[in-house]
Amino acid sequence: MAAEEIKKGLAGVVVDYTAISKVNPETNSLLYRGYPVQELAAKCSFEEVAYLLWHGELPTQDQLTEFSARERAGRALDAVVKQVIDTLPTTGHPMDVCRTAASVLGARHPLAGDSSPEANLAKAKDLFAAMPAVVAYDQRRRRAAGHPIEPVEPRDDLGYSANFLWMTFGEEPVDEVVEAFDVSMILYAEHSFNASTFTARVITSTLSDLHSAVTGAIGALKGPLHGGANEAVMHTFDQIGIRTEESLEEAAARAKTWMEDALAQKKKVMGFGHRVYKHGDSRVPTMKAALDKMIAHYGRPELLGLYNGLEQAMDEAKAIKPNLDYPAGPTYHLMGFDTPTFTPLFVASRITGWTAHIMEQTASNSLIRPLSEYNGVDERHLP
Ligand SMILES: CC(=O)SCCNC(=O)CCNC(=O)[C@H](O)C(C)(C)COP(=O)(O)OP(=O)(O)OC[C@H]1O[C@@H](n2cnc3c(N)ncnc32)[C@H](O)[C@@H]1OP(=O)(O)O
Ligand SMILES: O=C([O-])CC(=O)C(=O)O
Repeated sequence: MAAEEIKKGLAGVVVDYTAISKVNPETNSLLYRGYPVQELAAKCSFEEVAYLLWHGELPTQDQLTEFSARERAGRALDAVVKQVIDTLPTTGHPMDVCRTAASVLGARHPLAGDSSPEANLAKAKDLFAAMPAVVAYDQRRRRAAGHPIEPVEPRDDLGYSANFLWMTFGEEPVDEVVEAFDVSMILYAEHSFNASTFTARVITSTLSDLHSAVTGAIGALKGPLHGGANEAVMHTFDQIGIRTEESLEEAAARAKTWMEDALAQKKKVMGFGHRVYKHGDSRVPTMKAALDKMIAHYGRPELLGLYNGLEQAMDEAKAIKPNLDYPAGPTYHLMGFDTPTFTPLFVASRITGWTAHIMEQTASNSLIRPLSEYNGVDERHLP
């Protein structure tokens, strides 16, 4: 087989249909179940978007009330999950904690062993409700530096995003911050056959269970070429140096120099580039607007300087545009999340898209098993 016939990384290969989202690099747009993601971010809550991804339609008021009550009832940290987390070293990555928690929740789910559409929907909704407590508690226990702590109990009077921030920081968040966080959750929720979703679909295609597929997807998301890039962006900012006393222009100039050096050394700079979008990520303008609001809210213009300087230098040198992880990283930093918690935030959101794809794959399954071209040693025999 000619080398050009081999689609390394499956680049450009269409492997199946999906009705969940449409990524269109030509028009630079992203639709969830037909709705532009920007409209959803402006007009809907993350709970409504999660419902849309699973059910194909936005909820009526009654459906939302019922779904919201279910989500609120499932928010507390599972006692066994807490015990398991407490045994895990804080030197490990929080994504390891997420992955382990998803696995434990699967093993303990009352419907474990049942992969009917009804059971899968119930499992998806339960995971969606449960994951914020895992992420929030893990950040808090790391900050407690080994001293035993109790999770912050969830609050029924708060929506998903406000409660997530409450459980993480133990303080009631202001509306502006809640809105920016909710926008990030909506934008991160779904993106067709990305690496982690495809992983979930491969696992599902063997008729394995939903939690196994989500656990595998978390592993795929962890890498810096995928979800791990939102953390890597903050490491870049840290490497350049965040100087709160600096003006926007001074910070931009230092960032530009840093990027020019990095590119001269042929480094890959995380937060830039995309397999599908070649003229910019459809979600970036909306996330950048949320970042701008947070920069104004917290009074941190120097971060905008670093952001602009890197973006400009990359554009001038290689015309490569930022992806969603680029504005999301500094947004989470401003909100007070520790850098290793950024990708777990992505997990909490993407659970919706992954599980929608798991259900879609189950409904129209075919074992995913591509071919390979052998290029090892010729046939040989033992003496
Ligand atoms: C939510 C998400 O998961 S979005 C993706 C998050 N990932 C990142 O931000 C990681 C950084 N980006 C990258 O590594 C890449 O852009 C990917 C993996 C996302 C997509 O890559 P691909 O489509 O496979 O393109 P590929 O990696 O082959 O890049 C094509 C060219 O652009 C360059 N390039 C692409 N991205 C970058 C980058 N971030 N920094 C520097 N150069 C880059 C490559 O070096 C390559 O150059 P060359 O042709 O001179 O060798
Ligand atoms: O689509 C991709 O390859 C990566 C991405 O942006 C996402 O998963 O949100």
